[in-house]
Amino acid sequence: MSQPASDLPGIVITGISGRMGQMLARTVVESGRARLIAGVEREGHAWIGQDIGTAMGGPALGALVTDDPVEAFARAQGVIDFTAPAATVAFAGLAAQARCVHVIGTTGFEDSDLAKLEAASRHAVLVRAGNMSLGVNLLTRLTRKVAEALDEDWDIEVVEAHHRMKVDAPSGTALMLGEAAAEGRGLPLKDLRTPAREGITGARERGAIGFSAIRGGDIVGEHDVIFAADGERVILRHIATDRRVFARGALRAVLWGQGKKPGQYDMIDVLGL
Ligand SMILES: NC(=O)C1=CN([C@@H]2O[C@H](COP(=O)(O)OP(=O)(O)OC[C@H]3O[C@@H](n4cnc5c(N)ncnc54)[C@H](O)[C@@H]3O)[C@@H](O)[C@H]2O)C=CC1
Ligand SMILES: O=C(O)C1=N[C@H](C(=O)O)C[C@H](O)C1
Repeated sequence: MSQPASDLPGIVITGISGRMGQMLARTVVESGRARLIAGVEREGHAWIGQDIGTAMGGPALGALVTDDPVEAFARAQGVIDFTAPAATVAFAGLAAQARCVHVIGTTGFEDSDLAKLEAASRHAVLVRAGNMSLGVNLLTRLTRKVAEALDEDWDIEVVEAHHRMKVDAPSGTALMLGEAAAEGRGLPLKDLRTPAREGITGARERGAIGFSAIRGGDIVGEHDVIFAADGERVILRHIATDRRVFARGALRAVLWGQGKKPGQYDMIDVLGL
């Protein structure tokens, strides 16, 4: 891997040592369409001060890992952020001050976090999606269409599976798919979502949308939207086998966002779906 010396957009990756952080670093550098200028990690992290490339076990890239996002963002045109909700909310304020395009892949936000992201997006471009892959974003479109076409005789369930290290449930993708199904039914997801089931739950409520989560091994990300009626079932499925699909989407988003008006966008906007 080597970096082009040019006027390509400078990108900072937060959570650089993470599963997605490392995949994003490779994707940005290999693309030749952007320059990786810094990686951000938590204070005290073992990678701070090291070259990103050597910290990842490869050749040097001429970009360092830092715990100072303010200084790094000041030199950047874009920030790609797959970290954790509290970190992302803080980065959103800093990215907006630096007028960087902030691409957010982080999942697991509370409503109060989302309000803070919305506030940051008044000053800068923010692109956020619980899943950045082309396949899942296409699946949200299909899910909405199928939910529109099938009436409440068809029960909707979203089932997701992820690796053992995932900390949030349901996944961001499952919620995107649930929202798409609810849109198809003409109501907000909060009105249709069934709480996680355990014990004597009673029979299923007509029109409800249910969620189930499996955690194990190294599963990258699998999602089924099940439409179940008496005597038949329709299942829409996406299987990710490589995190590169998320990183490619994030790179596309940060390039797409350059020069756009401040505001909050998603991958449907980026991909034009
Ligand atoms: N939208 C999408 O397409 C995708 C979203 N994700 C989401 O991205 C997030 C990260 O996933 P992974 O990479 O698997 O997790 P990970 O745990 O491997 O990486 C997270 C990284 O963020 C760093 N971090 C946490 N707080 C920080 C802070 N305050 N400052 C700097 N760095 C900080 C951690 O040290 C770690 O290196 C999760 O919320 C996950 O659900 C993951 C894959 C695809
Ligand atoms: O944590 C992960 O790994 C993933 N998180 C995202 C989610 O919550 O949906 C996207 C992808 O499924 C992988």
